[in-house]
Parts: sequence; C-alpha cells; structure tokens
Amino acid sequence: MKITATKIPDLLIIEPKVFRDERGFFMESFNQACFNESVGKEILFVQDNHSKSSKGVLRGMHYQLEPAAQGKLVRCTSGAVFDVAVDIRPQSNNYGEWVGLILSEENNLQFWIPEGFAHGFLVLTETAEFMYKTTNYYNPLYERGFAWNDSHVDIDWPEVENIVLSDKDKLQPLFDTK
Ligand SMILES: Cc1cn([C@H]2C[C@H](O)[C@@H](COP(=O)(O)OP(=O)(O)O[C@H]3O[C@H](C)C(=O)[C@H](O)[C@H]3O)O2)c(=O)[nH]c1=O
Repeated sequence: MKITATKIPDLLIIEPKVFRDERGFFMESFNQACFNESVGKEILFVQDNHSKSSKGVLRGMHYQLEPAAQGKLVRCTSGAVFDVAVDIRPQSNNYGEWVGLILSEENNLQFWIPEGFAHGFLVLTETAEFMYKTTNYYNPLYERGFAWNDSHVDIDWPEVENIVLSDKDKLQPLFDTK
C-alpha cells in the first residue's frame, strides 16, 4: 500500500494495492502489520462503523473528548465523499487547520485520522456508503462538535446544491474544542 503525507503531520492518505482481473478486484482493505508500520506505532481498533447517506448529506464536524477520543481509519466503499479532518490539538502548530480529500469507490483511498482531530464528510454522489474503524468506543457523553461552516476553520467544501444536516449538526456551536 502507498502512504502519502499531508500538510498536517499525522494525517495520512493510504492507497491499498488493488488486484484486478476479469472477475473484478481484490484488495486487503486493512492489514494490521502494514498499517502499524505506516503509522509507526501499534494502533488497536475496537469498532467498525458503516453509514449510508444521500447526496448533500454532511455528517460533521464531530469528535469525542478524552478519555473517549477516537482515531479513525475511514474510506468510502460506494459513491464519493469529500472527507475532512480538522486539527483540534491545542498544542499543535496546525491547530484549527484542516485537510480535505475525495474518498471514493473509484479511488479506494483511505484517510488515517488520529485522535485529536474533528471529522466530517460531504456526500458528492446520489448515495455514498462510508466505512471506518475507530480506536475507541462510541461514547455520547464525550461527543462534541462544531459547525461544518464555521468561519474560524473555513473548510473549502465542494459546491453541493442542498446541504442536508441532522438536527444535532444544525445546532453545532462555534469552533470550540475545550
Ligand atoms: C457514531 C455512532 C452513532 N451511534 C448511534 C447514535 C445515533 O442514534 C445514530 C446516528 O448517530 P449520528 O447521527 O451521531 O451519526 P453520524 O452523524 O454519522 O456521526 C458520525 O459522524 C462523523 C462522520 C464521525 O466521524 C463520527 O464517527 C460520528 O460522529 O447512531 C452509535 O450507536 N455508535 C456510533 O459510533
């Protein structure tokens, strides 16, 4: 698999090797040893998530506070999304900065988002299925978020006609990660 660094250290783009033949394709979508080698340490995932959304759905920006902070290894297995991670580590030189990329069924890209980042994505195709591993369990008591369009973070989302948000996401506060 191919690892690409981003402008924010620790955020990595992973491209698995895809074996194609007349039947279709095969890839190892996750290999613990290869992943640990790429990240440079032992990462244990405890939960797999899978969501399906329609075009224009934006899920984010979400994170969990310590001690429930989650690292996420995310990918889009059907359709395409614009995926974004925001550095919310107070001591980080990149605090408040973001990295975004298209994850899709076509490009097979994965995005490693360690603990200390907020995460969200915008669906670009009629539907998209999104699957990801997390390094900690879901804990709503520690769930936090901020508005997808917060001007402090100023994420350059792709143009989509109609943004669809959950009631929770409509009410997100301004960028505050305390
Ligand atoms: C995240 C999660 C949710 N749920 C339940 C709670 C709700 O009853 C229902 C939908 O949850 P929510 O609306 O928070 O789902 P998303 O908006 O996709 O939330 C996710 O959105 C962005 C993309 C993230 O990175 C996070 O993983 C997560 O916050 O599933 C669970 O039971 N377990 C879970 O791990």
